Amino acid sequence: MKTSIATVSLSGDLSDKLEAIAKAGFDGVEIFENDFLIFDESPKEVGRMVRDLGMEITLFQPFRDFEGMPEPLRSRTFDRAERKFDLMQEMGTELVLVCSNVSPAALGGLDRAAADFHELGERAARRGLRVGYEALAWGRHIHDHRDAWEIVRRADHPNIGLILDSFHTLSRKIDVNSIRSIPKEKIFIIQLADAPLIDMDLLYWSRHFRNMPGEGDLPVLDFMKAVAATGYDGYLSLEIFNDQFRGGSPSAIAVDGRRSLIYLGDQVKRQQPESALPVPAMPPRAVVEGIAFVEFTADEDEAPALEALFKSLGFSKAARHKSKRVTVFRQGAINLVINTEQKGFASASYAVHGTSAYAAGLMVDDAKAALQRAVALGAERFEQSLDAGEIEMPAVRGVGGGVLYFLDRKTELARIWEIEFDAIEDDAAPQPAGLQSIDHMAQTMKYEELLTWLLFYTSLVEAEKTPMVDIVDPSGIVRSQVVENAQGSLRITMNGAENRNTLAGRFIAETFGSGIQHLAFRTDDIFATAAALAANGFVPLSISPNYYDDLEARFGLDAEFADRLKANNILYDRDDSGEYFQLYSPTYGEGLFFEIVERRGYRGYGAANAIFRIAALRKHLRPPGLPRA
Ligand SMILES: O=C(O)c1ccc(O)c(O)c1
Ligand SMILES: [Mg+2]
Repeated sequence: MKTSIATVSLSGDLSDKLEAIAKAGFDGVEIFENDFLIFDESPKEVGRMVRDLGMEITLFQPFRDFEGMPEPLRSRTFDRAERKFDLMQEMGTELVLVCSNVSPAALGGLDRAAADFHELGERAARRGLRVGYEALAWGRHIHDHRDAWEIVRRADHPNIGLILDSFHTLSRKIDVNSIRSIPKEKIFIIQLADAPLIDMDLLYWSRHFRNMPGEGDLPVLDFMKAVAATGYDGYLSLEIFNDQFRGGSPSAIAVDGRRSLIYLGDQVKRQQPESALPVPAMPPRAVVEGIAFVEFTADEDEAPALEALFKSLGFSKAARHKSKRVTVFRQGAINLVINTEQKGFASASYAVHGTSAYAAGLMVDDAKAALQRAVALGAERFEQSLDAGEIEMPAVRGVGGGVLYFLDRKTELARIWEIEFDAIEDDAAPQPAGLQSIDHMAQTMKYEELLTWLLFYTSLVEAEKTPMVDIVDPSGIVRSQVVENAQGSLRITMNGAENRNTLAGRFIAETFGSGIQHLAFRTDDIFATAAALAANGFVPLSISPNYYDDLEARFGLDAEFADRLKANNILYDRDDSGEYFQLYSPTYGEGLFFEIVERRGYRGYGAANAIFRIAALRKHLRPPGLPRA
């Protein structure tokens, strides 16, 4: 599969962009005219730069306001085209994109436009160039690829073809099946972009909110399947106008872009195996059975406080690593690991982020296959030297530079706790609190990173993203989006902080980066759990009494039940799917905390309660400006 991306998709000057694009593994690049115009090197030099990086220029674009012009504008348009043809020949690219005319001067008429394209085709052919026509969703007369195709068909010239851009077709909800009957040799290139569903002016939506296929809400896969049905086997080229990407890291955005194309190709191939699209073979998305463990890094001084917190939550010390300072705390199917090694990655993470949950392990159907897929999607493999007797656990780098491990039940990874650890009897074991599994893992990151990690997880494991929810923190908005599988055995909530004053923003600022901010454990009986926790000396996060008054009124709860919730500081939510109960710990250290949930059919995450628990959690943060305790 040949991949390309338009320079307009990334931030930086042309040479920064080209370098990031090549490094991410793209085969080609669309030169967006403005990126060239503001660059000081000659067209020839730009062409050389691209080829030196091992890529080709797939397209030069855009050429605007061409077809259907009355004289004398028409002649001037052809002169302008000849100038651009000169430039393309110097640069060494043979394809130019003409987007549909938006000029008020443009005259309509398919035949008039076709005649103009026929003449342009003649001129292009003389120089060995080709012209692709794209219908802009807001074109004056042409804003539908079906009309653009009709013009190309009538132009009847081998050097004139069609360019399909998923955004223009999907933003207008045009039936993608209309693509299936277009002869593949008349499709000169495919441009791809997704976008979040926002009701706004098409041009503004397109120029500011496009994102990578799979990051938004448009049916880009359906579009691509229709394209593949034509037998198209050429370039897939990203053209992403996005304000955030323009200001982001060009290399990170380029990596996301290539991942999005590989994942898209993979889905097409799986759903339409007969398609000619040459897609690299890779294992399917991993099926996740659950979060097998979460590992914390701490130093010897801080570990006892963390251990005490785990114990108050009903976790017992269960195993000690045979050669490392690593201890496992267990309750139900939950394994919490504390690593106080002075060397290796845990120690390096501690040096940068302090006490933090720096790694997690997913129990998948096939750990090796999961790693293979992750690497095929451009994830960064994580490896660390092994001591004698240790087994290699496949892993990649995840959110905030942390580690995501893969385990499975069909290899010795299933017995990691027996192979690498010695079981221990905990003499001071607390009363178990009925916590059974990790319900969800919450990762906090900057808002700009949300799309990256959504795509990371959804392309790697069998899980889907849910719509974005705005969480109101007294100090600002935090955007929250969930990746979850159908079984509910994997739920990752991601919170994107827009400023550093929110609870989420503070966490990032104080721990020097993104990471796991909280873990939610599942119980089948929240009230029994609350009682067991109290017996262990656990002090829950205290919730304002005003919350319970409102709750009682909002849901028409009976007073006794509301009092019971209040007495235990349990938050409550209810919707069509069922009932939800939440109990929180205060924040630990720089904003890390724990949650206990009971789901009675409920599928959500208690978004309505977020404002209340955030306000309560914030009271436990040290005031800004004070040094660390
Ligand atoms: O927004 C635009 O003008 C524009 C230009 C060229 C394209 O290929 C496109 O999809 C949009
Ligand atoms: Mg386009």
